[in-house]
Amino acid sequence: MRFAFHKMHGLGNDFVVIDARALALEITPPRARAIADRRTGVGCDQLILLEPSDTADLGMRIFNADGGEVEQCGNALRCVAQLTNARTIDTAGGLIEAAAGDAGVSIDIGAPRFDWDAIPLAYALDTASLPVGWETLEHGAAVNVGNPHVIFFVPDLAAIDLERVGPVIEHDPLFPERVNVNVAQVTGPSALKLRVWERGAGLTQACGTGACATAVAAIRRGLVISPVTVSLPGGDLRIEWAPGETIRMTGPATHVFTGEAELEAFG
Ligand SMILES: N[C@@H](CCC[C@H](N)C(=O)O)C(=O)O
Repeated sequence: MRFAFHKMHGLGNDFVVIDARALALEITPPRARAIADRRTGVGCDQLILLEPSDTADLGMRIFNADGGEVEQCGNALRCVAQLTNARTIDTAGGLIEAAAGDAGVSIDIGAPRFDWDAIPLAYALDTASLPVGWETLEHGAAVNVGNPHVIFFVPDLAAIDLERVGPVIEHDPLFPERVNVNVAQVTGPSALKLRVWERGAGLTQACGTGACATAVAAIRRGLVISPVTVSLPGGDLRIEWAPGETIRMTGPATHVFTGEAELEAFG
């Protein structure tokens, strides 16, 4: 079976987007992994599958490069909103509202959750400041923005070997569904620098949900004031949030090319 796909990215976090609203396309975890493979497949951080939805303009499923299906992807939401003009998008992480504007695509990603069992953690701990540490990374904050994140604030981002410590934290038994690992440095009253080790994808150029979770954790600690500019290796996102409200993320979405492939080539 032949299918068309769009190669897109949000600040370098790249996607293969398949619009399967009118296709009977079965994506299994091994197939998703094969499509995402940069040597033998199309190559991407996440495979995004668009499906019909009863409750929104469309449904969006997300597969990490390791083939695992997950709940939310901030950068892909902006790409899909731009590609399809959808204003409501149904994901496993929540019903999302999108709007196009002069500064890029804005996404209302919903309200953050802080309860230990909503992250989820394996057992009850204070999610505002976890009393556990990994090497120099201590007092992390845990936030769920549709998917699970842990955030560490450090004085010098460049001093952290995230490629080494990221997978250790991702797979720590404290996080039964694994976790996205964010390391951030405050650079101004409303500015942060951020690097993310993504669950199931490793180091990426940018993580939209990571930027949301990190800005929320920093605002909660009184480290910055909303709106926050989060600078990732791939560029900047603007995040707005106040306690009790939903999170708004604004940033670019880029279409790279449209291609075609044979589904059976991926198992
Ligand atoms: N790149 C994404 C997040 C993708 C999913 C994440 N790796 C997870 O496993 O939760 C983003 O832009 O938010």
